Amino acid sequence: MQLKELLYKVEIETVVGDTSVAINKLTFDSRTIETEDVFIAIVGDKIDGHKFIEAAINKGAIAIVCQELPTIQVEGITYILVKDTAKELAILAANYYKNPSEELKLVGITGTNGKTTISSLLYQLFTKLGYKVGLISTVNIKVGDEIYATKLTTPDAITINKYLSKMLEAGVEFCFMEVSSHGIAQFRTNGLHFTGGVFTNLSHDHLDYHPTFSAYRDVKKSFFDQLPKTAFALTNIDDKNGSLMLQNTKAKTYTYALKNNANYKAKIIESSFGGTLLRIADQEVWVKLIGSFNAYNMLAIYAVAELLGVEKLENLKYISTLTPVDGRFEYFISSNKITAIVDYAHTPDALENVLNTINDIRTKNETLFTLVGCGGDRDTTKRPLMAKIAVENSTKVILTSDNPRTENPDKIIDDMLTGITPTEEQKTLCITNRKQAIKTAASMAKEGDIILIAGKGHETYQEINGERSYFNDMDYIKEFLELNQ
Ligand SMILES: CC(=O)N[C@H]1[C@@H](OP(=O)(O)OP(=O)(O)OC[C@H]2O[C@@H](n3ccc(=O)[nH]c3=O)[C@H](O)[C@@H]2O)O[C@H](CO)[C@@H](O)[C@@H]1O[C@H](C)C(=O)N[C@@H](C)C(=O)N[C@H](CCC(=O)O)C(=O)O
Ligand SMILES: Nc1ncnc2c1ncn2[C@@H]1O[C@H](COP(=O)(O)OP(=O)(O)OP(=O)(O)O)[C@@H](O)[C@H]1O
Ligand SMILES: N[C@H](CCC[C@H](N)C(=O)O)C(=O)O
Ligand SMILES: [Mg+2]
Repeated sequence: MQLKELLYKVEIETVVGDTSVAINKLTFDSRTIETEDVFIAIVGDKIDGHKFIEAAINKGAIAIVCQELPTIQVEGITYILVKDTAKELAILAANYYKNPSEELKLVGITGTNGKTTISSLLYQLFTKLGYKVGLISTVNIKVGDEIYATKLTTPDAITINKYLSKMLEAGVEFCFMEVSSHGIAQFRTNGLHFTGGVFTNLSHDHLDYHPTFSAYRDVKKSFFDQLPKTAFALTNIDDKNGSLMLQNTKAKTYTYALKNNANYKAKIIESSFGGTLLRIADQEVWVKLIGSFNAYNMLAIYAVAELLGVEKLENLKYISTLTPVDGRFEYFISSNKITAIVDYAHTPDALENVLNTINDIRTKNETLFTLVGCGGDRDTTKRPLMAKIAVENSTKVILTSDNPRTENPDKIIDDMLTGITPTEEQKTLCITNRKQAIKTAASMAKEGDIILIAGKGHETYQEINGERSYFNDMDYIKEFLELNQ
């Protein structure tokens, strides 16, 4: 491939050198440069990638895409000056992989909570309907039934386009992908051709990264502003920011709701630990997921499937067979009838929803233990809020660690404690070691009690001081509950 083939639709300010040169691959990381690569210098959060231009050339880069031309330019190297390298990276990546998003039906799901649930269940639904399907999610990336590990919810633009291209080669027709606020802000999804976009809800999260809540909201909205007019834009109109998301979109707009008037409506008829009976489109349908937040998720899934052409009865038939996603209200009942629930609730809103769901279903004679922590190097303002929600909605609380990363785990727990009163502290234990905390909950619980372990869901690691070691909430609680028999 020649460099000039990459430049279609790229907003170029200046070109220095030859664009007819052959190129190998694209990279924004100088450490991965090979001969004839194109290096894109990104101004990062911590480091300015422009510092590595010289290193990239020394390792064999043939072309440099930058926001600032280096003072000394090397003979034989082509320099492409653009205004914003992060933004153009996505266009270069799409060109490199021959714009795979234009050949697929790509649906992006955004919002604070529910993205993994909706995208993974849409993957399940369309697979059951007989299609070859792709998925880009927090848990993993799937190309048909091949599974790939991932570290981010929305990967960088090169990775996204690489997998979309793999999907095309494998005959995938539909791809469902999570679109995180970091992904939008860093232009990881720029230049992708979406068939549809879904907004789930907006609540407190990532205020470490976005300067204000309205900045966070506007980033989410910009995803809908960029949808083409051929796309559908589906929003949860019960969320107070639901209508705002669609204010300036060119796409065809649709709404879903449990409370307000909407194009797609659902009603909860009955709920238990076994599932929920819903009324969707005037039909009753039994689903295996529980909680009103999951009623929203199921309704969004139904609506997306209909907007993609799935017939109503077939849609409902398969929706009733969908099984919960790993670590999202996953539960285990021990032989002495203690229920342990592992859930990925790592925001105040998600924690409150999960606890409300449990409290709506349980009899209240039992003890409800909630074990929760907050991530290090992440939004600190959610810490007191999550502790407060835990104590207000549980009988006993154990505050513990959840990926302290580079922070002192005891300091994180201290931050959480500022959210609760001295009286509430009496029903709270602080056990920094999460495995020990799980063991303690298991040993304190009696027949009929419920233990909620929140925050890590499907994660199989605990990150301490930048090192990840094996950790699995569900495995440990099963082990400790069965040991106590
Ligand atoms: C805060 C954040 O999102 N950071 C992302 C960002 O890194 P950065 O801007 O900090 O990069 P940097 O370290 O300053 O480096 C700047 C540039 O210099 C380059 N570099 C650096 C060193 C070197 O020797 N050579 C070199 O070329 C780097 O490759 C980079 O291009 O760009 C990187 C490349 O795409 C990402 O891997 C990285 O994600 C980090 C690891 C991360 O943890 N991100 C999380 C917060 C995230 O994105 N989460 C969202 C949201 C999840 C949710 O909704 O809950 C997600 O989508 O996963
Ligand atoms: N529609 C919803 N509204 C509110 N809370 C939800 C909803 N769906 C799921 N949750 C709660 O949020 C948690 C995370 O759900 P999910 O993984 O689907 O969200 P996400 O948007 O993918 O999160 P992330 O930003 O980490 O990728 C669940 O474990 C559950 O507690
Ligand atoms: N995508 C989120 C996940 C948080 C999960 C929680 N277990 C934590 O580590 O804080 C993030 O990286 O902020
Ligand atoms: Mg997710």
